[in-house]
Amino acid sequence: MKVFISGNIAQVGIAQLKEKNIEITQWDKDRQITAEELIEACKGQDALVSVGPNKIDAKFLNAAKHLKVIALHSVGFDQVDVDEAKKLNIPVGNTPGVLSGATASAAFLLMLAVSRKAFYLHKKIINGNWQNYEPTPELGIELNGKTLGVFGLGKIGLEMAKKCAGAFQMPVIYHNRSRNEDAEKEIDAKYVSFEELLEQSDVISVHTALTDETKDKFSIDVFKKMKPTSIFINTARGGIHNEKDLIQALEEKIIWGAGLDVTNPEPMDKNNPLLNMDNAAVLPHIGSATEETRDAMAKLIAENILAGLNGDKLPYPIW
Ligand SMILES: NC(=O)C1=CN([C@@H]2O[C@H](COP(=O)(O)OP(=O)(O)OC[C@H]3O[C@@H](n4cnc5c(N)ncnc54)[C@H](O)[C@@H]3O)[C@@H](O)[C@H]2O)C=CC1
Ligand SMILES: O=C(O)C(=O)CO
Repeated sequence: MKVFISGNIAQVGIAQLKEKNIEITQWDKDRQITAEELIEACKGQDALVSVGPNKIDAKFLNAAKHLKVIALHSVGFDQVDVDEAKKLNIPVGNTPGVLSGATASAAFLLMLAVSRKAFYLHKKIINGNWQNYEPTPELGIELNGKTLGVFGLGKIGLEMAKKCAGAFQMPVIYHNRSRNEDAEKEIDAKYVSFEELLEQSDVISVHTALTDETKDKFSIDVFKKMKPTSIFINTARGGIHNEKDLIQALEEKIIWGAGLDVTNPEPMDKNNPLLNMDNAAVLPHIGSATEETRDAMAKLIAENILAGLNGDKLPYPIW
């Protein structure tokens, strides 16, 4: 059996596949594979490990309908045309759960960094602009006791809520399409409407998938309903906030600050104004990028691939 891997995954997953005598071909160029190259690379392969934002759309799926399984190196699957995969009977799997802690840590990191303007002040040192100790330099805001509003209380949202409640005694409110009663058994979290989430939160952290419903959900009208002292955090997908509107909201102090691990497009242009604002912090989509998490993701990928090649039900299917 042959598997094409369109990027880098942890060795532990590769070893699991090689143990079963699977022949592996890996994309080894220092850039993202293009759509055409991906189609070409999948010719003669039995399975694909899709790393990064490759579009697994109708065009790709129809050109690669011989694949027995596709394993994503992500939990998010907004890049996949699930209906087409179902129609062509190509099983697609993802990596749920194992990356929730790491991604929530990235959201927590951004929340803290924004609340103390850490990225901006770090740049001031690098640029030689740290003059002396001042009692009132650019002041941050306290997080202790402030209200966390989770948009999308699923696996990662729940981990973020636990961290904020534990570290800063932050009361947690959340909005989902419907109540998450399982999560409410684990933490004290109050379900509110989207409007209430905007009005009551001191920090809003986004943890939904990118869908037609959530695309551009955070636009200028929404930012205007948030508190002027509030912080917006997005570690889910860049498409969930409207970037132009976010820049306006930060420039006009409609909200206090924003922290992003995800942007639209990715990579972000190095001249993007968000990179030089005192009230913004941006990371290059590193939510799940810890050694432990990447190992765990690679193991789930190998399990999905082995099951699919065997004609078994995937252990971590998206359909
Ligand atoms: N920055 C990064 O590196 C990473 C980003 N992610 C992103 O985080 C997302 C969430 O991952 P998980 O927590 O594992 O997923 P999950 O499925 O456990 O949680 C998503 C939650 O959002 C809710 N939701 C979905 N649509 C909604 C809507 N229209 N309005 C309100 N709530 C809605 C769902 O009910 C669910 O509770 C992924 O889809 C992915 O895009 C995931 C891992 C790493
Ligand atoms: O899992 C995801 O959805 C990511 O964005 C990267 O881990």
